[in-house]
Amino acid sequence: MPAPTCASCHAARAALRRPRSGQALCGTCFCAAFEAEVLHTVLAGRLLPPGAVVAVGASGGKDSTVLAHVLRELAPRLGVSLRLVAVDEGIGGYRDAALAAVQRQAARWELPLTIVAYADLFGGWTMDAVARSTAGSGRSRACCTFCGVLRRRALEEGARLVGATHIVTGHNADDMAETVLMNFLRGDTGRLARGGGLGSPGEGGALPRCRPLQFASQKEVVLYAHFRRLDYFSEECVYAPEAFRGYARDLLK
Ligand SMILES: Nc1ncnc2c1ncn2[C@@H]1O[C@H](COP(=O)(O)OP(=O)(O)OP(=O)(O)O)[C@@H](O)[C@H]1O
Repeated sequence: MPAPTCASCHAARAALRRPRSGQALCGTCFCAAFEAEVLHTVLAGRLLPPGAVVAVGASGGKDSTVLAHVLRELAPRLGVSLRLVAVDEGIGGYRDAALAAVQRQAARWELPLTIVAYADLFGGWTMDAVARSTAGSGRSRACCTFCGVLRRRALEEGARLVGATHIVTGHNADDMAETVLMNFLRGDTGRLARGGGLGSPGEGGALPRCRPLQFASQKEVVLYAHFRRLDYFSEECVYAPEAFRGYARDLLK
């Protein structure tokens, strides 16, 4: 049976049925709708004012790759300028390959890239060194928690280094749902009460942060990357199997 006609342009053949709405769309109309929804998230939430210098947390993974690409498309309409900031956690056999993907993106999209390393910021400590020192201590499962705290700090330092006024990260709707479930399972009522917003306004002198993809499902992020033929790094961090987040993700699925 031939594919139906695209429900938006009524000209091309549909290439997908949108997970979000069930609409049959061609690749071009899907990507345009996806970008329009991110634009709406940014404008309706007043996340990035005109003139903002935006540091994109660039990990080389699908979410931040899609985020950087979409914001680059939207930048002239938003009146913002972009900088890529990548954090090198010092994870052998993982981060080097991911950083190579970020370097290719920066070159292709002509965006300035700055890399900040845990080793330089935290007295020589890398994530591999943290993992070695916690191995067998009962705290090894907490590796990802330590890393999350250090990365937040490193991203802030990197963003300040490039003169950014705002930080954006690629968290998508699935990430947000996992976080809610994790906080629920831990009984962390404080985080549950604080979560759910579009980001943080920059309390305590920190730069404002937001997540423009937080209403986009992981499936749609992957579809966007596919139709735009984006080059990204898709392997999981070597420490991820230990993380509590994986448990929440499995439950959610
Ligand atoms: N090493 C890094 N350097 C810069 N930003 C990072 C780094 N790691 C994560 N981030 C930022 O935090 C967001 C969430 O990262 P996390 O690893 O939790 O999720 P993810 O869903 O695998 O994201 P991605 O697909 O972009 O790697 C990323 O989208 C990115 O914006």
